[in-house]
Amino acid sequence: MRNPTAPCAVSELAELVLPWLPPPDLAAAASASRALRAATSVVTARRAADSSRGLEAVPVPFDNPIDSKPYAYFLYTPFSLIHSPASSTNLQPWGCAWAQPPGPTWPRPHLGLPSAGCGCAAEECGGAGCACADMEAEMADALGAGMGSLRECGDGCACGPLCGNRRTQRGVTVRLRVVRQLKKGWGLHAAEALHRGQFVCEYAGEFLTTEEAQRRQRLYDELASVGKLSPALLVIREHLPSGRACLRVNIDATKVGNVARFINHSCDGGNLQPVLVRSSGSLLPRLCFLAARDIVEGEELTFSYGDARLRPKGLPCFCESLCCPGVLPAEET
Ligand SMILES: C[S@@+](CC[C@H](N)C(=O)[O-])C[C@H]1O[C@@H](n2cnc3c(N)ncnc32)[C@H](O)[C@@H]1O
Repeated sequence: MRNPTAPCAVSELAELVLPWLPPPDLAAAASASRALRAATSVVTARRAADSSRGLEAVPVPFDNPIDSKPYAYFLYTPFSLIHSPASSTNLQPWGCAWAQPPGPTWPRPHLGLPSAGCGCAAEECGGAGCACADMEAEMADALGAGMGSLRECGDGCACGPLCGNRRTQRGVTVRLRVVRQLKKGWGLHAAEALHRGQFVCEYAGEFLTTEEAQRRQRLYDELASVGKLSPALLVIREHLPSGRACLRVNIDATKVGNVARFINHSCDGGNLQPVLVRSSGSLLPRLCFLAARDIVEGEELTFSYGDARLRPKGLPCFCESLCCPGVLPAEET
């Protein structure tokens, strides 16, 4: 029988256990022995190499030219989940030497109606006869001022996941990078040139009830005001032409989210266009980001979190746009 204290047994065990640990526990493990210190630094390097944990088609690395923080810790989901107490307490391995990506940790939630989609013949979705979309007209609309909207095929359709009218449903496929900045914390940057209208990413996180969103918002405001948290709770309101709100969707990517949780605010609207995407057969719309204009490699990706309401306790905004009032928009829950 092999001696479990031999260095090779330690590193095999470390490979099984360390990727499950959050940063404080990983740091504690590192101080236990020289072998564990070496194993934790390997896990840390792998975490920094891909914020998406292998759950996206392309890795999204962290890049920190500012300080020694190697990565930001959160649970990764490529698509939004219905909040349940279990979903926020789940652990998720990150930093293993898997040859294959692990696949999403949670099953994709069924958010829809039994059937309400198109029955197009293969590869004809999105065309003139498709019940789900008129992509050209919608693209023009999606890139206009304010929140755009798009329709795509979905679970209620006969077509499969490779259908051409599901371009926001394949996760991140463009090269991105999460870069640490002096004043704004981490931010999402383009690591390749993007063209106007190109799909960048979805804003994935936990769908919350308004009651839960309000509870968390109060807690996050408190923690953010003393610099202990960078919250990523987004409230989307869709308005009727009368101006009255008709739909409110709360997505919290603070603890469980995807790369979009790193997108910072810009008072001038930024270079990303938020678009509400409705998929046939799905009750809840998804918030996706398209490039609002051509974007060069290295540019930070930003959008407007909303109108900045000047209030004494508002956090300072460092977007540096000419119209910036110096205060971040605050969510009115
Ligand atoms: C969705 S997170 C964005 C990622 C965040 N920078 C991080 O390090 O995780 C939103 C938080 O980022 C910071 N932030 C975003 N835009 C900012 C801006 N223009 N100026 C200052 N801080 C900003 C604020 O702390 C805000 O609560």
